[in-house]
Amino acid sequence: MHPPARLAHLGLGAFHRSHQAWFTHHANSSCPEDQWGFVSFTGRSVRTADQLTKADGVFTLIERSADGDRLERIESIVRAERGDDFHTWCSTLANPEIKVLTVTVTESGYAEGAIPPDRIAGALIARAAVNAGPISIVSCDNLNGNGAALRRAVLRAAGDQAKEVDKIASFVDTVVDRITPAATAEDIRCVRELSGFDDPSAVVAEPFAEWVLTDNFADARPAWEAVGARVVEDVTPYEQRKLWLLNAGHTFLAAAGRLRRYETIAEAYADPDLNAEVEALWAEQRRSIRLDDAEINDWLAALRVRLANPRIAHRLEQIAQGSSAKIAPRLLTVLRHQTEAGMTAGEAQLSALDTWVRSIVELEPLDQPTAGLARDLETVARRDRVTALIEQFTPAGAS
Ligand SMILES: NC(=O)c1ccc[n+]([C@@H]2O[C@H](COP(=O)([O-])OP(=O)(O)OC[C@H]3O[C@@H](n4cnc5c(N)ncnc54)[C@H](O)[C@@H]3O)[C@@H](O)[C@H]2O)c1
Ligand SMILES: O=P(O)(O)OC[C@@H](O)[C@@H](O)[C@H](O)[C@H](O)CO
Repeated sequence: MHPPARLAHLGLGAFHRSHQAWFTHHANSSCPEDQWGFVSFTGRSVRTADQLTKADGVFTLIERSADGDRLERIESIVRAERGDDFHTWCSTLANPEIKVLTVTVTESGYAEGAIPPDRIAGALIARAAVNAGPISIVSCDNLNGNGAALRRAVLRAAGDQAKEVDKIASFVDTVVDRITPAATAEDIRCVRELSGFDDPSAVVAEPFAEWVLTDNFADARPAWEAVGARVVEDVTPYEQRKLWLLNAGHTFLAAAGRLRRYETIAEAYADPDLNAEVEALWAEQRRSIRLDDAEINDWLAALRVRLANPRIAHRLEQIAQGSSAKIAPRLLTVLRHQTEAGMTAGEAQLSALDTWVRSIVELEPLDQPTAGLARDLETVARRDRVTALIEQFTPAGAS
C-alpha cells in the first residue's frame, strides 16, 4: 500500500530519486506509524513522469560500490506528475495534507527569470488563498545558503503577494550529498539482468548519502534523522565542506579532465597530475571551513575513495553542464570569504579558475549562459581572464 501523499517535489530527476525519495522510503520503513509519500513533479520533462506513472511510482535504486551492485525498490513516490501541468501543481500545493516541498532544479533554476521560483510562488499564493496552513520548502540544490537563495527567488517572483507567501512558507537550508550520475542504457540492462524486469526509471548512486538540514520546519516532516539525516541549527560549515571540497573538486576535474579528453571523474581523478592539483586545491579551499581539522580530514579520506570508485561512470560533460552557475558557489565565493578574512588567493585556486576559463573558452559550449560568459572572456587578454572573472562576480543576494 502507498504511503499517504504528504510531500511534494519539484524537479523529478535522478537525484530526487536517489536522495529525498530514498531517505523517505527508509524513514517510512523505520517509523511504520508515520508514513510519508511524495507527489513529484518534473521540471520540464514529460517522459520521466509518464515512465514512473506506468510503474505506479516505484523504481529501482542501483547502489553501486567499487565491489558490486545492490538493488533496492523505492516506494515513497506515490504520484509522478508532469511539470507543465500547472493546475495539478497548484492544487497539490494547496492541499493542507502537503506539509513539505522539496526542490531540485539545478543552480540555473534560481537565476532571475528562471521558471521554478515563478511556479513555486504561484502555488504558494494558491495555498495561502485557501488557508491550507504552513509549509516547509527544502531546497536540495548545490548552492550556498540554498534555502535563503530559494526564499529570495520565490519572494521576488511573488511580487506584491510576497508577504502572504512569506507568512506561510519556511525555507530550510540543507546540505545534500550523494553522487548520482545520469543512468545509462547499460544500467537499465543491468537491472533487467539482476532482477528479471525492465525499469526505465532506475537510478544509479554511490553507497554514501548525507543530508544535513536546518531545524526550521514550519510543520510536521518525515523522521529523516532516524535514517542518518542530521538536523542542526546551522548548516553553514557542512555546506562549505561539501561545496568547497567535493563540488569544487568536481568542477575542476570536469574542466581539466575534458581538456585532457577524459570522460569520467574516475578517469580524471586517476591522472596523477590532476590528482595532485585537486589535492592542492582542497588544501587551499579548506583554510576557511569552520570545522575541526579532524572532521575535515575524515570526510576528505572518504571523498578520495568515493571519487576513485571506478564503477561510477560520472561523466565530466554532465558535471560541466551549466558550469557558469556553478563556478561561483564552488570557487569564487571561497575566494571572496578568504579575501575578506585577509588571506590571499591560493595558487591552486587561481590555477583551477584558469583551467576552468580555458575549458569554457576552448571546448565546445555545453549551455547558453556558459557560452555567453566564454564569449565575454574571449575579448579579454588571456592573462587577465581570471581577474576579469573574479571582478565581475557578485555574490547571490548582494545588490
Ligand atoms: N546528481 C547528483 O549527484 C546531485 C547531488 C547533489 C545535488 N544535486 C542537485 O540536484 C540537481 C539535479 O540533479 P539530477 O541529477 O536530478 O539532474 P536531472 O537532470 O536528472 O534532473 C534535473 C531536474 O530538474 C529539472 N530542471 C533542471 N533545470 C531546470 C530549470 N531551469 N527549470 C526547471 N526545471 C529544471 C529537470 O527538468 C529535471 O526534472 C543538481 O543540479 C544539484 O543541484 C544533484
Ligand atoms: O549536480 P550538479 O549539476 O549541481 O553538479 C554536478 C556534481 O558536481 C554534483 O551532482 C555532485 O555529484 C553532487 O553534489 C554530489 O553530492
